[in-house]
Amino acid sequence: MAGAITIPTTHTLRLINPRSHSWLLNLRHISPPSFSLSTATSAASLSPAPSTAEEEDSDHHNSTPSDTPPKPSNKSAPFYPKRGQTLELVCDTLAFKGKGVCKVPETGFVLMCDRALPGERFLGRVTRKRGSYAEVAKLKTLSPHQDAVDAPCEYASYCGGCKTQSLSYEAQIKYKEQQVRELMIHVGKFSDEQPDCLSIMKPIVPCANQFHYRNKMEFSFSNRRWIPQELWEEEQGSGNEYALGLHAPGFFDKVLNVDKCLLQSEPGNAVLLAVQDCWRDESLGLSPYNVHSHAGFLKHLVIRTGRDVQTGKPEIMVNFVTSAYKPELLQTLVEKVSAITEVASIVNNINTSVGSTSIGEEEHVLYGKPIIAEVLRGLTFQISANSFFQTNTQQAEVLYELIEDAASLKGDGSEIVLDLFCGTGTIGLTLARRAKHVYGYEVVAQSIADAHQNADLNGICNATFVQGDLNKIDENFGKNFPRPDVVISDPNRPGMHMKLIKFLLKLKAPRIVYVSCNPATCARDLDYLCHGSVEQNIKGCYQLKSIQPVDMFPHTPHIECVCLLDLID
Ligand SMILES: C[S@@+](CC[C@H](N)C(=O)[O-])C[C@H]1O[C@@H](n2cnc3c(N)ncnc32)[C@H](O)[C@@H]1O
Repeated sequence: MAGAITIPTTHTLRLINPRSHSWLLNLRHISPPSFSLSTATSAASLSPAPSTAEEEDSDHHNSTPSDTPPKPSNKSAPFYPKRGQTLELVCDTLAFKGKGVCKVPETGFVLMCDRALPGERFLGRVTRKRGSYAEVAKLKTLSPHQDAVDAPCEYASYCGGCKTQSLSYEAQIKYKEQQVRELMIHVGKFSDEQPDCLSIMKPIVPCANQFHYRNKMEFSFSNRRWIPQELWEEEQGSGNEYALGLHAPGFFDKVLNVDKCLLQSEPGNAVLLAVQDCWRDESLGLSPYNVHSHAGFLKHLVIRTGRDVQTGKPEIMVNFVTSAYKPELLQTLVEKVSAITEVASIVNNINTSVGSTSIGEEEHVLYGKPIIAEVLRGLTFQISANSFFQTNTQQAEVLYELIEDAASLKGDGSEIVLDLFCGTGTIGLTLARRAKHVYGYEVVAQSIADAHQNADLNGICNATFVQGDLNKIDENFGKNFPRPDVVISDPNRPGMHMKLIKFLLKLKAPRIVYVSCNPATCARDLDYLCHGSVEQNIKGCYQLKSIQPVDMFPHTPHIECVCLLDLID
């Protein structure tokens, strides 16, 4: 039968329900880690393989959304729904990237829909066919999802930031936990029939603060304001084309104007409002950057919240990212923003590139100090405009405690820690207090400089941080540090490169703590480390001892995991 689901014979897992998990089979085709950063497996490439010309049949190829959705067609039910077809669907569960998983009632064919929530009945139009599933755009909710709550944010139904705000928090974390479990079974090939499976999969750690938890928000200025369809009538003729806010989902050039974001701190919102109140004033001569013509001055407003280490009170850094250095143009904004008590630093990053990054080629301090600080696990960290720092400080405390527990250093100062993807050294430095020496590796030079500074600031002398690309290691890697007792690996979303996996399998450190912000690539890498791979010519030598999901970002699809691996003797 066309589209029948088959399980690869090398696959030892028990299939829970082939129909409801067919999208997961695509994740088995995650390409092995690639050989350069630019082509490294990204979150996007984790999605099932791009559709072939055959699958992307030409029917409705150029169909555009119409105002009134066509009636659902329930005639014959071919296995593959057609592109442009409208279907009545019920969302079963949430999958990676927070997409709702639904099935064509007659055939069980799997459809993925952004913003569909479990239990919700809705009309959806098929927008794209993929290998063994299709994507659907939600047209209209027919009956709401179970566990529905009123989203407190006025932008929640169309802002790209929070996709699940109208789902109760208990339900959000339940689905996150479920996703990790399914990825570990289907991609990682860890059988759910193992007697000790329940003790390996720990219940997700919820986030105590479900709002105001982000310590960094990046807003963009734009000359193209995005108005969601439901507000078209209301906003018609308002004549206001400028926006400061968050990118509209799927548009690099359109921005949803926001006056408040419930994920950032209250003082952060005071800054946003102060800027919103005056930046459009024509007498100031300010213009938003136009990503098409590359004209315009204001690019981004980045607001970071840290802490005054003396008083424990919040302190704010405001970063205006502009296309040129013209401090006189920013004078009024600086006056308004610096009047907010918590603002301790205002900097101006000059970014002359045509790209959308907020990192400047030069930085000028316009008010106060050039850095702010934050305290994590009793250590003080300096935060500059462009340095990496965990974006949810309170939950990072919880995460780092879990990492420390998993590393379980003896505390007698005899052990060596290798901190891979160390960023500004935060994990390594928290472990250094109980270790003999920490060796950290990281690709971003500025982060390494910050790590050294953070070590000095906290009087830590037993940590060495080295800049290097862990995707490009050669046979010399490992010669500059002793064999570690514990490896911490905290890669970004693409996960670990095959060269690094091979290195770790050869290194045979007694313990690996794998910290991941992408459970799909995490499951793939754990599979390599534990089960090996005939294709990659590697033999696994680790046993998975525990997987601890942590919710760092409520209302978003992101899931963090701390996984503990022990060397098999
Ligand atoms: C998820 S962050 C973890 C940072 C740090 N462990 C922490 O908790 O703050 C991942 C880090 O990996 C770094 N990174 C990404 N690709 C890398 C590569 N190919 N080689 C070395 N470091 C890399 C990023 O710059 C980033 O600092």
